Amino acid sequence: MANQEQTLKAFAVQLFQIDAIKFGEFKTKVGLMTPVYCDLRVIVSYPDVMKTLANLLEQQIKDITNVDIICGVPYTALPIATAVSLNTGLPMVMRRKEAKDYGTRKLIEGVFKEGDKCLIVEDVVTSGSSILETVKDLQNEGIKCSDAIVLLNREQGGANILKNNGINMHALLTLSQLISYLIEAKCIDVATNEKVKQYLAENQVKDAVLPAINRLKLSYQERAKLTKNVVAEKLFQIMSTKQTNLCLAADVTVASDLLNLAEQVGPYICALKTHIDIIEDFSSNLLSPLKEIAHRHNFLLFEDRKFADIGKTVELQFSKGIHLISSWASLVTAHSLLGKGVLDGIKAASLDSCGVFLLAETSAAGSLITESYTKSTVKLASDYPQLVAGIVCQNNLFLDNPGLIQLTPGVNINKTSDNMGQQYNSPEFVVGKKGADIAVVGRGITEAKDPVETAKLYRNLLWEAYTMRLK
Ligand SMILES: O=c1ccn([C@@H]2O[C@H](COP(=O)(O)O)[C@@H](O)[C@H]2O)c(=O)[nH]1
Repeated sequence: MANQEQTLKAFAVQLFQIDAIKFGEFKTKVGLMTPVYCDLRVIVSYPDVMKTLANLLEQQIKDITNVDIICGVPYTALPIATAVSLNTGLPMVMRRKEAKDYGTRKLIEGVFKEGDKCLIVEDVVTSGSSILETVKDLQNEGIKCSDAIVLLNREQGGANILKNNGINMHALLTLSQLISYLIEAKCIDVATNEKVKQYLAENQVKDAVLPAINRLKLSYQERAKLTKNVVAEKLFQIMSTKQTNLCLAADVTVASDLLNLAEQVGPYICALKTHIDIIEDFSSNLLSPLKEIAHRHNFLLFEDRKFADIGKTVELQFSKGIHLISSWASLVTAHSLLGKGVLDGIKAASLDSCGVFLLAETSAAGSLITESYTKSTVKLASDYPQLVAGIVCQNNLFLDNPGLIQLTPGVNINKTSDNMGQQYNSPEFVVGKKGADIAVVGRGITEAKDPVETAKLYRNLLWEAYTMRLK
């Protein structure tokens, strides 16, 4: 132990000698002045210092149990993590700061499996936000993170912030400890220590500022892991596997036409949206073949019922009557007009699980929906993450919530409106400019000369718009 402390003291002096730690007046990234500056990027140029660091961190890791893999916070800690991996034999994974725009778009490179426990390696911690960004990407891959080893804790609140986010920080050195070693070695004087102490007291960080998530830059595959609604997760997976973000509005009035359409267009869609009450010859005999086709072609059945009543009535409308919606539709739409009751009603009648799309805006000209109604609807959706799959809207209303799906109707490549107030936009516009994750196309396909070829065309245009937006 005494030996370990001697090594640590010598290491602190080495850091000072190679200018990895400097004292004076420095401007930080955000323009504030600091009396102490840590630049551990220089370490890579000193293999002996790197070796000592790897040995010291190896000792530290011995106290942390069940580690499967390690991951350095990009970029400064990447070589440190590599050295630790070589020393300990623990396999390493690497986090990309940005996904590549070709190939797999993976953010975590290397070999790992879901449930692996990952130890984070970092050089210096101020607020802990860089560690939390790395943790977030690892957790999105199903990797567990509960510990981080760091070279230097600047003692500005990072340890607490990390603790509040479920991460135990194990620091080789605190700034005070480092300073006391440097005073002992006569590298700096007591006055410098006083300045640093005052700076630390006046510059405590309360919250780590994490960069806002932009759902438009995340793939459907990545977002499948971020949604709390199981149907939305399935929908994201279907979209990703079938490479389609097309939902067909199958607004036909004869049961056999509905089945034919579902059979023919099924391979190109992620969901088939129905208005089951417009089927003139409806009988419950329609439901089994419809479900079978949906299963075979891997798309979801989506009843656009637009529920809008008190909870108890919605519960009955969803599960009773001749249409028995809850028995076959995994997705339904609802208005938020009557508040949370509508969601409670759907929840009460959900057999297995259900995904609700709340209507926050419409494609209809002259809609009475106001901006504040739209906002309150999005808020209601985020209060029910396990039930709400997404929002029906025309604009990008929830950039920072990647778990919710934006469903946009009113898409047509040949028309800009119909004669009853419906308004249309192009696939490129709704996905590329307005944030739609899924576009609903009805008559653009059902009234086309060749609905199957037209569905393929819409599917390709919509998918292309989605892949372009990821770039
Ligand atoms: O704001 C909304 C909400 C729902 N819809 C539904 O989408 C389809 C659109 O059909 P088209 O033939 O492509 O016009 C239809 O089922 C509507 O009920 C919508 O259009 N706008």
